[in-house]
Amino acid sequence: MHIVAEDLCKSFKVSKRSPGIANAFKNVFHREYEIINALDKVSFEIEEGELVGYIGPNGAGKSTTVKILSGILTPDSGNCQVLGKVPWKERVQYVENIGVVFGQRTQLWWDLPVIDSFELLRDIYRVPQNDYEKTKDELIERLNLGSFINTPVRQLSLGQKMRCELAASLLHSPPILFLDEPTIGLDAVSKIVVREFIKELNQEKKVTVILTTHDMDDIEALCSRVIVIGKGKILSDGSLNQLRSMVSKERRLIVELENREFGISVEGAHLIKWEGNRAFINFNPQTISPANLISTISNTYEIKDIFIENPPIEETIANLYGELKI
Ligand SMILES: Nc1ncnc2c1ncn2[C@@H]1O[C@H](COP(=O)(O)OP(=O)(O)OP(=O)(O)O)[C@@H](O)[C@H]1O
Repeated sequence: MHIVAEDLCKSFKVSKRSPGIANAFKNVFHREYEIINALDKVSFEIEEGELVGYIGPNGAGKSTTVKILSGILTPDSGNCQVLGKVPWKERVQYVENIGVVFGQRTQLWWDLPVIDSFELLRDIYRVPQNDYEKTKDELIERLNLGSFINTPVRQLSLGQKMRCELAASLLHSPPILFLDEPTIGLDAVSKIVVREFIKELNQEKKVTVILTTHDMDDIEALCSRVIVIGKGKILSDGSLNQLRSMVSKERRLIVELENREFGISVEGAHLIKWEGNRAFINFNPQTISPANLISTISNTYEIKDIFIENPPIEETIANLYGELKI
């Protein structure tokens, strides 16, 4: 097995702060603490070549998991092996096998031109010069870094910086990549570039990827498997369709009418919203077949366009978090 996490637990002791000036003084002399269970018996197994989404609301434990997997944090209990190594014990050899990108932090030297950071990383990872040149050129071309490779990192846009971060994490050609919120704050175009790159890396180079994100478009575009964590516990682990069916079996029909004056109503389906002349209707395919639904509507209304899709994944996930009360 490529990556195994077994009953990982991690808690943090944090000081409680009560609001108000009087309490601030009280806190100086008498600190009260609380224990936060960031991870509570987290287990999963990931095979070589998988691209797994790791999602959950704020504070669920995603970053803590990635930090343990990458050897930055030691769990209080539980086991973890990545390529047969315990990340926090054999850190020096271990990091040669992994690339890590934290969307809100940088591994690049802020004041140096990007290429200088790459060369420092080459030395840190002891990448042979020939391999380095080849990988670097490929990454520069693929991520389109050529025009700013000599620019200091602090002058780059967020999208340019993230593309450099991805390249930096891959200069030593690791077989495993951990990505913590790689598209956070990026503009739409950069998001697409980053997504396409991750997809190719996984499909062509067979790099195993674990991706934490709040962006459901990332998940939909990339992940065949999704692990959901909430309050430190794994809540579900399966395909995107399994996740959908956990929450709702509903599909969505979108009908564009010539005229919405008389509204729309069909037995066995319910109207969610209108956008202009487009009606968004949810239905359960086990109760009414899509063919019946479409023929009923087209016999009753004058329609311009009609199509079926899944309800947006954001809606599914929000419902899931709601149902699981996380
Ligand atoms: N170093 C730390 N000290 C104290 N508490 C921490 C520390 N790191 C994480 N926590 C707490 O542990 C819990 C899990 O945090 P974690 O960062 O893993 O969540 P997350 O799912 O990545 O959230 P987000 O999506 O907001 O980044 C949170 O309640 C967080 O406040």
